[in-house]
Amino acid sequence: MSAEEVDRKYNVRPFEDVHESKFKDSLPIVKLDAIDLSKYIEGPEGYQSRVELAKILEKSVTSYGFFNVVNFGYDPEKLERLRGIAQGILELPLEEKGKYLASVWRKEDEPPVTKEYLGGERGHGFKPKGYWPIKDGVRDSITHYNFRHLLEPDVFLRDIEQHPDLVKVHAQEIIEWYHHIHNDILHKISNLCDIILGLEENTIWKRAFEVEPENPGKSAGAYARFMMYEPYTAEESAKAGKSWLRGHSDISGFTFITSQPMLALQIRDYYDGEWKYVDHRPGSLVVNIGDSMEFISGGYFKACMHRVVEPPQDQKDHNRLILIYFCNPKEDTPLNPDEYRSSKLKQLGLSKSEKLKDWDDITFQQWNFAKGATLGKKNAEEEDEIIVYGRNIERWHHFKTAVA
Ligand SMILES: O=C(O)CCC(=O)C(=O)O
Ligand SMILES: [Fe+2]
Repeated sequence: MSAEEVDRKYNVRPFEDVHESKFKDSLPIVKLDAIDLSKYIEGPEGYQSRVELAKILEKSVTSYGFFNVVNFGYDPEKLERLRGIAQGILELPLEEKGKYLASVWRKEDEPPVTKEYLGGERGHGFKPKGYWPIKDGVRDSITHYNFRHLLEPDVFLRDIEQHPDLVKVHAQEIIEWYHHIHNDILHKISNLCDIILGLEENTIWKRAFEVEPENPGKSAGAYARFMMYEPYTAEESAKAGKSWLRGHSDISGFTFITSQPMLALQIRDYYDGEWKYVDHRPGSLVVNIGDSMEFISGGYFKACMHRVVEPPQDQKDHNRLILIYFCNPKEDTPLNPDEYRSSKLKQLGLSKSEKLKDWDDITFQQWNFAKGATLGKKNAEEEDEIIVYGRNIERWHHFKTAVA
């Protein structure tokens, strides 16, 4: 079948975003700072332009841990089209989804996760709705489809038979978007982080994120996800306390999310500990720091707690679609600031000999495994202070230590 025939069969059409909420002005909202990548100029002559952007970024990554990226050099029409394709994939009939499950139907029935068996959160394919228990018998209302190995197209395309037709016929478009995020947007952002930390540009990129095609196992372990949230019934909403996705920090280095107008993503304000909605900036990506970048920066950057909740009354009967990219560092990336010899962190006393005495020397692989074992096992909004390798599994402690 041609791509057009497959699209027709599965009713691929533009995803229609919900209208902005009329309650917006009366709700607690954070407007994130934006990094305008059209102002990022390469080469020695562009250095000052990058320093200016790094100044804006430093404020964001050391407080909210969230920022927007705008003018990131990708055709908006292509991205719109991809959102339509994502909607088509996530709407496939349940029996079709059943053939491409990342794991099983319910978390409780899942075999232990290993390096080879990645489970419903991380394996490629569908995590169906109702996989996670949320609260008081209510189960999640999120369908997601994970892609792995997009940075190694040969591997991805070799296994293409393991994906439904809609993924097969649109594989190139999916690969293209995620390559752009990784090799262009992420590369620039990680160079700006080098500038913030007083490192030579490309330090973080090479150590943590550069793709090594000749050495696939050593490449950055990023994975991509299409994600659709469907509304709860009134009864589910009452029981689950409006929680769609419990509070957490990401394991990743950085996470990239397509911005959309439904007020549902909330961050726990670093300054006052209150949950606030992330405002929608049209045409932007919402980017957040994950644990890995927090640790690489010795805790200077903040992997903020965030969650997804039911939106205001006038948006709540609508689906919410996002395209997300969890950019994990390479497995052997050290999550210890001392390894990077940052002048900035030295100045701040963020080293193992000063403020970080409790931190064990670990790699990304160790953290990924330790935290991965806790995923999907807690109730909505349960605050836990689990310490592993001298670090908190979730970043609930942030605002207690915040300096305004
Ligand atoms: O839906 C969102 O906007 C964020 C989802 C999220 O935080 C996650 O999947 O880690
Ligand atoms: Fe997240």
